[in-house]
Amino acid sequence: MASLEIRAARRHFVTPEGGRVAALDGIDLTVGANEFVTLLGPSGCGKTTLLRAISGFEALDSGSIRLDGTDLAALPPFKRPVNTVFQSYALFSHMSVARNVGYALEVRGVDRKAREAAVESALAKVGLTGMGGRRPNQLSGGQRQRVALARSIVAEPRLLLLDEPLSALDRNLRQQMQIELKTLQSRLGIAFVFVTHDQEEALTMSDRIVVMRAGRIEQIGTPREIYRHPRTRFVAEFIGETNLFHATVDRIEGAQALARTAQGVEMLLPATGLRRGQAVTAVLRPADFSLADQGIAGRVTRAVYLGSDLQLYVQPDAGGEEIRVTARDGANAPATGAAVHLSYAPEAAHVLEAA
Ligand SMILES: Nc1ncnc2c1ncn2[C@@H]1O[C@H](COP(=O)(O)OP(=O)(O)OP(=O)(O)O)[C@@H](O)[C@H]1O
Repeated sequence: MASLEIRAARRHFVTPEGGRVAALDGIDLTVGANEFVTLLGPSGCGKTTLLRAISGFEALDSGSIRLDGTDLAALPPFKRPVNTVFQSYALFSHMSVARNVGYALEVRGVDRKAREAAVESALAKVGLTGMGGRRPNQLSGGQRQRVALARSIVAEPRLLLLDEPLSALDRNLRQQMQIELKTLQSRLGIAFVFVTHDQEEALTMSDRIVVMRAGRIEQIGTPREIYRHPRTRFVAEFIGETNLFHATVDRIEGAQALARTAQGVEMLLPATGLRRGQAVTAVLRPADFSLADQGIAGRVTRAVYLGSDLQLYVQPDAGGEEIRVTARDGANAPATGAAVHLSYAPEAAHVLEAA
């Protein structure tokens, strides 16, 4: 069951300097009726513009946005069954929590009884039962964020847009709210479109991640697909820590290809789709490597303590870029200056489609 369908959406801006920016440069995206989709990308890639186009605060130059089959273009923002949660949740400080949550219904003239029931139900959904009588300044940061959420769901939107709603919270609270948001979304059974810069947040919460770059979609996939099978170098480098190896295929042996970097580091890669002489870029994550008796020979230039793990920076003896490796900390963990060998399972190496 499709919910949100965005087709060939374009929107440009003329900058004060007289330039032209394609904030949305042909976006096609379908979000399922009960799906949690995250827009992820660097500053300026068009995430906010896309949210504003969906909520109706920005018009498209061309293309269409449909919700459950209805074209939204003709509907002003307040008539769209869509609501937005912002980072600055801007609660009215002189009103009680309950009145904050019910305010949109009050403005629409919903009668008091129905309003109270809706407010109570919304507060229950975000775990704030019994807090309706408080003022916002009598709540913690996390509770205020929940009030903002309750306010955004009280009118039962079919789609909730979330524009970096957690970025003002400290790390622990943020992680707790990530789980709560995901739970709330499945419980409500509506679509969430979530915007973040934070790749870890995107990996944790999303059913699918949309990686954007300069007004275009670079890749759409589940968190695992995006992390394990990035299509491009941009996606590989944007999501998680990455080691990239530029190599040329020397020979194919059964399911494996033997490739060599310009410096002569030998790499084993999955042979699928590869041929002899081909230039490839392979992605290996820091946790794909293990310290072994043989493999890529190098020297530890830096060992960074991370708690139970160590991040090692290993300079291959053959030359080329340092390799980042995650190793368990412990008595045998190598220190700076140690000579090591790195091995990895060839099937863990992912060859990028597009160079
Ligand atoms: N009103 C405007 N006038 C001119 N340019 C604009 C306007 N709004 C956005 N832009 C430009 O459009 C591009 C996309 O902006 P947008 O705010 O959608 O990016 P974003 O991905 O949300 O960035 P951030 O993560 O920093 O919030 C940027 O280059 C921005 O400078």
